[in-house]
Amino acid sequence: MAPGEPSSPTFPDRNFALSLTVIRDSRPIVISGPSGVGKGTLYKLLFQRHPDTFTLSVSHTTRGPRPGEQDGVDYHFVTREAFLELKAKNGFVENAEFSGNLYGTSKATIEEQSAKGKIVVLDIEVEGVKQVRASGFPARYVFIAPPSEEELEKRLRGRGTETEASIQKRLQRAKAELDYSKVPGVHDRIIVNDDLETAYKELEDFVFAPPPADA
Ligand SMILES: Nc1ncnc2c1ncn2[C@@H]1O[C@H](COP(=O)(O)OP(=O)(O)OP(=O)(O)O)[C@@H](O)[C@H]1O
Repeated sequence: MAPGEPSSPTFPDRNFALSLTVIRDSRPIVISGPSGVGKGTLYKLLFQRHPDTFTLSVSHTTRGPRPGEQDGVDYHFVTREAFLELKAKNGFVENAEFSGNLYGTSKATIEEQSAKGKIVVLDIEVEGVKQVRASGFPARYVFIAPPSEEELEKRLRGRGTETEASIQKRLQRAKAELDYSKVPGVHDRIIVNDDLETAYKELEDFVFAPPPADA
C-alpha cells in the first residue's frame, strides 16, 4: 500500500468481527442440558470471547455462603423466610429445593442485570426450564445435548468432580432430560456438543441471530 493511501479495515478473524456485532435479541438465554454435557464450558467461552456482553444470572439461595463466595456475586444469600415471601409475591421465574435448601432466579435480578445492558444467561435444570416457560417471562431456550450417553459418562468421569453415586444419579437424570428435549416447541435450538468449536459456533450464531418477528 502506498504511503497516504486510505486503509480499509481488516478483521483478523471472525471472532473479532463478531465481538463488534451489536446483539439484536436482548431476551435472556436459558441454557439447559444434562450435567457434564459442557454447558459451562460453552458459555464461559462465549463470555470470554465477547467481554461485557453477557452476564450469568445470580440466583437466590437459602444455603449459607461457602468460603470465598460473595453475596450478590455468587448468589443472593437470603433467609428461608425472605425467600418464601418473594416466592409468594410471584417474584421468581423458577425455583426449586435441593438438599434442603431453596434456590431460585428472581425476576428482579434478571431485570436489574438486563438494565445494565447485559444479556442474561440462565444455566438451569429441566424443571426450571418448564417453570420459566410457564411464567411467560420472555426468554430464548437452548439445549446442549451430548453426542452419546457413553460420551456424557466419559466427560462426567473425566471432570473428576463427582462420586460414583453422583455420576449414576446424573446419568439417570440425563435420560429424562434428553427425552424432554425431544418434546417439540420446548427449545428454540438444540446443539450437540461433540466437537467443542463446532458447538461453540452454533451457540454464537444462535445468540447473535436477530429476534424472530413474533418475539
Ligand atoms: N466438546 C467437548 N468435548 C470434550 N470434552 C468436553 C466438551 N465440552 C466440555 N467438555 C468437558 O466435559 C466436562 C464437563 O463440562 P462442563 O463442566 O462444562 O459441563 P456442565 O454441563 O456445565 O456440567 P454441570 O451441569 O454439572 O455444571 C469438562 O471436563 C469439560 O472440559
